[in-house]
Amino acid sequence: MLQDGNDIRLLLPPLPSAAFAIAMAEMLWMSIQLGDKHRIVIAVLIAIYWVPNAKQLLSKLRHIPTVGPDTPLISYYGAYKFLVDARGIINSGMERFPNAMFKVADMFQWMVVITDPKTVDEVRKLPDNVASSSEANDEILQTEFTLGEHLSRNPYHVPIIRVQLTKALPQLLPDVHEEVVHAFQELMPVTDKWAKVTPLPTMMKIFARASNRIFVGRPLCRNPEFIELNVQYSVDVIKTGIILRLLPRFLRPWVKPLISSVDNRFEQGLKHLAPLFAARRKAREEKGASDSNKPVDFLSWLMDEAKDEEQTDWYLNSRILMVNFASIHTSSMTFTHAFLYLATYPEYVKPLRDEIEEVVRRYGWSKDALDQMYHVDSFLKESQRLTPLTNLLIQRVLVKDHLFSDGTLLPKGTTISVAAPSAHLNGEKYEDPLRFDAFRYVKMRERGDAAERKFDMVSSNIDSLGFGLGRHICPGRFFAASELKMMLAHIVVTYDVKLQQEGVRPPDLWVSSACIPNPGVQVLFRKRVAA
Ligand code: HEM
Repeated sequence: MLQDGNDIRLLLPPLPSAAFAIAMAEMLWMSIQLGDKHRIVIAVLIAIYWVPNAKQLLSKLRHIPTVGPDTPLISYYGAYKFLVDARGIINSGMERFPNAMFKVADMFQWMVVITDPKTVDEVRKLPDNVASSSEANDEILQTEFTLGEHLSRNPYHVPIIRVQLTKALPQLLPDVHEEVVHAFQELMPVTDKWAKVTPLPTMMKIFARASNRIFVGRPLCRNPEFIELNVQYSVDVIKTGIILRLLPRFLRPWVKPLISSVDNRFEQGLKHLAPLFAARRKAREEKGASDSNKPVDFLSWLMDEAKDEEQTDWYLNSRILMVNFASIHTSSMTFTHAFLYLATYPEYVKPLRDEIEEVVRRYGWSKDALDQMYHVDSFLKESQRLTPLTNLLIQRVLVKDHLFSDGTLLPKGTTISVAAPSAHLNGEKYEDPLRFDAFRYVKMRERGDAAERKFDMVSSNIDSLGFGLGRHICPGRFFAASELKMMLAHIVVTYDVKLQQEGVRPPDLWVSSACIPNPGVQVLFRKRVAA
């Protein structure tokens, strides 16, 4: 952690987690319910603490152009504008300062936004001892008080997700398919008459179940209390992080127990998971840790790799909750965007069905089948291009002064981030970039080398940033893409779907830089009628 005095992070980062948007919406609602007197007292306390720091530290970024006001108190108005219209502010920065860096104020800090592809590529290559992802996450999530700093100190779960989970996908995906079918039967039962579903909360539950099938297995993955706890845990972590960041550091340990449900959720997690840990330990003692019949899941791999204190219930519990934190909101938001596109553009259903039925006939519901679903993949990637989790990706904190090759010097402590629209809506890379063209990547692939997989959803590059880039690129993207494809394919062959107002995609909700699929919209579905 950087010390307060050296820290130029002041006012709100575009939180990389999708749960941020939901937490923020809940908090705005809470603040509306507070009386005026309470709001004023809170605002004055925050201002007294932050403004002197803001003034001193802003001076170090004077050479970076600002979008919005940059005098300390008035910059809070800029921060408010960023909360309600970050998209407009980022677009305005891109227009006014093409291919250059600019800074924006959010509630906690100044953020330097990068748009030039060459600089993005430079950021991609920066080592952790120059641009730190964990510094950024620790600050945003206040990990010391929420998820626990051991996760960034010893991220041994990352190679497990990137290597072991990805390698086991051919073996695991039939189980994920079974779970997906089971969850849909329960949450969107097939009927002849049109029925309604509110997509976002439903998809969260389905992803939580399907993912936990391979994190902890059955029966826990179907336990409604365990599922709800994991959905809520992320929101609680983010809410706690936001509130604590507003306070001086010395107050945070005192305030946390008063405002946060994270510890309660942690205990609930332990209540569900401790008996499972005990049973797994017993089986490993009896049959040996390398027993070839032991469950193939994330918990088994954790237990294989955990050393010392990491083998205890507390630490195992925290890794399981963390992997849920990383998966559920990210996947369900990404998927819900695509689901809304599907309901908006029925013309894509027939070619998708043709492709899915053909490959499932040949390969069953398997990894091989998913690998051949180019149209399904392209549909999801196109949806992610237009509606990524957030408009500011690849957030890092500079842990030393850094001179970029364009001659810009950024001081230690600066938070940097890449503007997703500068890549995803680049007219030189994408024809008619604002249009949803579901099979865009199939066409791009056909124009290039057909054997190339560089247009697949999992393939990140400077034109395609949905899963981040560089050494901290999402290690779960292979699993996530498989789950998303499986779910989209299942919906397409099982249901007809449409919007109440046919053909009009409901507007997304932007909270700060996060893009949330319209939370109020309902989608109509029924048993598939057409061929
Ligand atoms: C559609 C779903 C998902 C999206 C859009 C997504 C997106 C991202 C993004 C943007 C990052 C930050 C990358 C960077 O800073 O360069 C990230 C990191 C991460 N993701 Fe995902 N993610 C998804 C699903 C998952 C799943 C299912 C898992 C686990 C199984 C996972 C585990 C992680 C972890 C552990 C990190 C931190 C990696 C590190 O710090 O080195 N994600 N993800």
